[in-house]
Amino acid sequence: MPDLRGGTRRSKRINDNQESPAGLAPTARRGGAAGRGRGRGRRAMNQDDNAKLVGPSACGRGCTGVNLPVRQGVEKSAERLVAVEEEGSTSPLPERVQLGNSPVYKLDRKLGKGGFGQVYVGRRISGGVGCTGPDAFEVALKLEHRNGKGCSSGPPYEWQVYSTLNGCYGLPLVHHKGQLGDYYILVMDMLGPSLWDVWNSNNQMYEAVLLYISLSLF
Ligand SMILES: Nc1ncnc2c1ncn2[C@@H]1O[C@H](COP(=O)(O)OP(=O)(O)OP(=O)(O)O)[C@@H](O)[C@H]1O
Repeated sequence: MPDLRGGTRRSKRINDNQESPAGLAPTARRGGAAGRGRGRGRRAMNQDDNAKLVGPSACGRGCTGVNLPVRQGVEKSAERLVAVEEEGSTSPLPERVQLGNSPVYKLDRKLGKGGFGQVYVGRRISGGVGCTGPDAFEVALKLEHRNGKGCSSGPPYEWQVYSTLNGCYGLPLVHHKGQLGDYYILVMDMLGPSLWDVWNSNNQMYEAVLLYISLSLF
């Protein structure tokens, strides 16, 4: 979810000692940016579908407000964050994701990485219709390690934000959420390229902006 959280953009994950469940395997880091049309506007948090994950009390609509002090307190521990960064680099990602009664998604290319997690394309292994919605062929999977800085009190703090802002224009619809192995995972609509992506990939726009700036200055 773009620009909801400030601060560092490093992923802080640790490789804890718990055995990886079957179906988890090291996943190659892949680059790439979102390239599809964005499904913006409403979001629907399908909280009841995520049996293994989190109850409404943890991040559902019943939550009261956003617990900013918790996050800020965690972010102050710089040394701990560095350790998490280093240790987390080898933590295995699930090859396939299914949360509750969600479709089964195969982890595909990496879309990006934020301060609290990383986002991959999830491609349905069967079925799927359209680019957005709960039946979409591709979704965005945001993974946060359960020992990451955003999960010190359980499910990611960001889940509260998604629930609180549910329905706001510009946010992806969240269809499922839950825990798989060591990761808390959000299944949401794929967004299109950010302004930064467009800036970097579209020479015409780059030139147009330069021209605009030149005309404005002179
Ligand atoms: N639904 C999505 N569809 C497509 N790409 C996404 C989606 N969500 C995130 N991304 C990509 O993944 C990157 C990381 O997203 P993430 O939400 O983890 O962090 P952020 O919000 O950009 O930063 P931070 O969490 O540090 O504030 C984004 O910058 C964006 O490029």
